[in-house]
Amino acid sequence: MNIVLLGYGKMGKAIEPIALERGHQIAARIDATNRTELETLDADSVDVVIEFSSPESAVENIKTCLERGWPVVCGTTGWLSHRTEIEQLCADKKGAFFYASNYSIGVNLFFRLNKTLAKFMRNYPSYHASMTEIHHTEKKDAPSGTAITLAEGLLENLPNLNGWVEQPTDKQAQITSTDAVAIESLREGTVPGTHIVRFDSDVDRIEIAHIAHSRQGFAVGAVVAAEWVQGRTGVFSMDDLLDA
Ligand SMILES: NC(=O)C1=CN([C@@H]2O[C@H](COP(=O)(O)OP(=O)(O)OC[C@H]3O[C@@H](n4cnc5c(N)ncnc54)[C@H](OP(=O)(O)O)[C@@H]3O)[C@@H](O)[C@H]2O)C=CC1
Ligand SMILES: O=C(O)C1=N[C@H](C(=O)O)C[C@H](O)C1
Repeated sequence: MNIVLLGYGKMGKAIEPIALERGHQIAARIDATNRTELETLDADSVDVVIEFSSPESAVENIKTCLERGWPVVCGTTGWLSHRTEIEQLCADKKGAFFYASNYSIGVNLFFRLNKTLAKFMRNYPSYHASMTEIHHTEKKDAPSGTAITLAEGLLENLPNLNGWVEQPTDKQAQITSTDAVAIESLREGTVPGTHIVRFDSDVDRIEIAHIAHSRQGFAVGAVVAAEWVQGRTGVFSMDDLLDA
């Protein structure tokens, strides 16, 4: 495949060697400094665009690619208030759009474990769900996209919950509501991504965690998604890929 890396920061650079090892070519590497090149690329020379940029730039980037007829594998987080608009554009253009808040296989197994644990906890209202996510200090959005997906998995399966809230970092202002999942976002050093889901009662705690050791898992998953989306039209997620 001829791949455009749209966003050539930490993730674009982690994806490049994996794509090359798997026999693909990089048609272009686009960042904020050469973004206009995207408009000038020969449309037929691109098989797929892998988009890992920033919350502010993702929507325009995705629109440009769908307009140009290119399948998009997007990993950028923090733009999902525009999701319906993007999905409509994808349908109008009969294009392909693949989105995952997290491309790592381990995290996608963790998403399933999280839903299973939530189902178990449905009959135990004395346990209160909360989450912590920890990422590197350059991360722009909070809570992480992965934390929001985990919260959605809890909400789908625990009818007594009515939403999620950001946990203030000021420990004096602890969230005490039992009907919302509090998400604490910590930014520390170069942490690639840690997610913890816990259920606390007055007497104990049940906790599950996913700890990424590097960006390798995210990057491999994105390249596998780019391979999988070839020849398909529609809006896709990691569940489509894993269940195929
Ligand atoms: N779904 C998943 O599995 C994962 C998702 N992510 C998400 O991916 C995104 C990128 O992460 P990361 O690589 O760490 O971020 P970086 O900040 O390291 O890189 C962002 C890149 O996007 C570029 N960029 C900024 N604006 C534009 C634009 N208008 N057009 C094209 N490129 C642009 C930046 O260019 P410049 O340097 O010139 O500003 C830079 O190359 C984040 O939203 C992050 O949360 C991260 C890891 C895994
Ligand atoms: O910004 C990051 O680094 C990451 N972002 C994604 C998210 O917001 O969930 C995925 C991963 O945790 C790394």
